[in-house]
Amino acid sequence: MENLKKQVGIEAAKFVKDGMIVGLGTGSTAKYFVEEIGRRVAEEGLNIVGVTTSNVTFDLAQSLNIPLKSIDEVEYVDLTVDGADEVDPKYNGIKGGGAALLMEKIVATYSNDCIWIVDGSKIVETLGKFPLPVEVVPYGARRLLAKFEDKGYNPKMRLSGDDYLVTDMGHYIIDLHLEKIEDSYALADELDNTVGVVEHGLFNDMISKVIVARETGVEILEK
Ligand SMILES: O=C[C@H](O)[C@H](O)[C@H](O)COP(=O)(O)O
Repeated sequence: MENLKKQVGIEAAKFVKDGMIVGLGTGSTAKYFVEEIGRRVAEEGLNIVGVTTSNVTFDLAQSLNIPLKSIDEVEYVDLTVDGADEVDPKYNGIKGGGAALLMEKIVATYSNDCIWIVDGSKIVETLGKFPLPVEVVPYGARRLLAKFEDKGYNPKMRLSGDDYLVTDMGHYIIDLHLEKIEDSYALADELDNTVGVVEHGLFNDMISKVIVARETGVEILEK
C-alpha cells in the first residue's frame, strides 16, 4: 500500500513545472508528493512556491526547504495535488479523513487546477461509505449533532483520545455515517446552508484528474 501511495505521489509531481505556485495536500498519500517536490527542489533546483493545506504539511514542507507562502500571500495557485478518501465517477469526492478539509478546500478553491492521488480502493460508484466529515464551530456542536441525528445522518463527534478532536482552525468534526450519498450536490447545498457548519468534506467539481495506483500500475483518469 505504501508503495502505491508513493508511486502516485511521484507521478503527480511530474505535473509540477518551474515557476508554479503549488498547493501541497495533506495525508498519507500527499506526503509522498510533498517529499518528491522537496527532493526536486533540493536536487534539481526546481523553483516553485508551495501553499500548504495543514499544519502537518507545513512542517513537512518547511523541513524539506520548500519555499512557502500562505494562501493570503498569493492571488491564485497554479496546481494543487491532494489525496482523497473516496472518488466517484463524476470525479466528485469525500475529503477530510485527516481533518484537513477546511484548509484543503480553501486552497483548492483558489487553484486553477487540482489533481487527486489515490490508490484503487478509493474509487467508488457512490460516495458515502466513508463517513463524511463536517467541520463545525464548537459553540452549538451538540445541537448540530442532535439535528443531524434527527435527520438520520448517523453523526459521530470525531475524537482524539477522550476529547473532541480540534482541527488546525480550532473547530470540531462531526462525521456523518451515511453509507450512501444519493446526491452530493443537494447534500453539499444543505450543509453549506446549515448554521454552525464551517465546511464539509464533499468536494464537487473541483478536480481535473485523478491519478490512481493499483497493483497493475498507475492510471491517470481525466475529466
Ligand atoms: O483531511 C485529510 C485529507 O482530506 C486527505 O487528503 C484524505 O483524508 C486522504 O488521506 P490519505 O491519503 O491518508 O488516505
